[in-house]
Amino acid sequence: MTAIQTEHLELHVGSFQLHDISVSIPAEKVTAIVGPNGSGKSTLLKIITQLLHADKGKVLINNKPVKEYKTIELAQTLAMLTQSKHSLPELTVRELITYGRSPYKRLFDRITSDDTSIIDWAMEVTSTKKHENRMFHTLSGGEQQKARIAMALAQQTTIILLDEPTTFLDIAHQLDVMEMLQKINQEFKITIVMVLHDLQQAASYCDYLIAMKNGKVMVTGKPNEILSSHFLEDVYNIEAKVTFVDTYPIIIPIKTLNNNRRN
Ligand SMILES: Nc1ncnc2c1ncn2[C@@H]1O[C@H](COP(=O)(O)OP(=O)(O)OP(=O)(O)O)[C@@H](O)[C@H]1O
Repeated sequence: MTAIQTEHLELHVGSFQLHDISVSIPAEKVTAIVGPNGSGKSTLLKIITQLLHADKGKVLINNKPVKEYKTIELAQTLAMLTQSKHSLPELTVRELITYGRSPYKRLFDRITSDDTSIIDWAMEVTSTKKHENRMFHTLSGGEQQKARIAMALAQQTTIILLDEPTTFLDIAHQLDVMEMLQKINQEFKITIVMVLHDLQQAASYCDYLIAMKNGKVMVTGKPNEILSSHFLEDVYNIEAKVTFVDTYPIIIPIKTLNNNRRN
């Protein structure tokens, strides 16, 4: 089953070009989009969620062209968490999570008991209930990320997309967030798609990888099938050793290769 499919996407922004992006993102799995800075990962997420519009090509969500979705219907199907540095709302945690219910409400509609149950459920899954009355901006980075994930859960979508959900978090909080996303995927069958920089975490928590470079898709597949020293050379221009413990790849970076080849 495919949750998201892109067909021959092209986009020019400034001097950057996204070339012929055709990918199939599996439903009910965890997928990471990886690749060097500036390779077009966030741009691809934004095209999928219609925050940006491609010059050419097509996006299908659950086999239906995204352009045929009404705005509300799309917001009931996929939730997007952009990079956390972009939003520090002046809201309590409960108020923030309540925003997740917006696609189901008209202006001035009251919060129903069903909404309250869903908000409470989202807080329970993400262990954020203890902070519900605190101002969002007073939470630590890790606590903020969990509250944002709770807001996405309250949106009750089948797909959640996240742009670098672990950036700015210490290693323990990174793992905490990754474990939470994995649990959300496994327990509620929600398709998770995220941009990640940490390949080790991508290998550990994701079922499927999409690797991009210079606006192109270089390779896609299961982490243990595609992560290799060749992959690190081709995608990142670095020399690295990749060894396996069972099916789990361990990456040891050694040095950068010729910088001229980076672009
Ligand atoms: N509005 C814009 N105008 C000009 N260039 C843009 C614009 N938006 C994005 N770009 C450029 O497009 C390229 C891809 O950006 P994008 O944010 O998709 O990369 P990324 O792979 O997510 O990078 P990172 O890992 O650093 O977040 C970058 O070179 C960026 O500067």
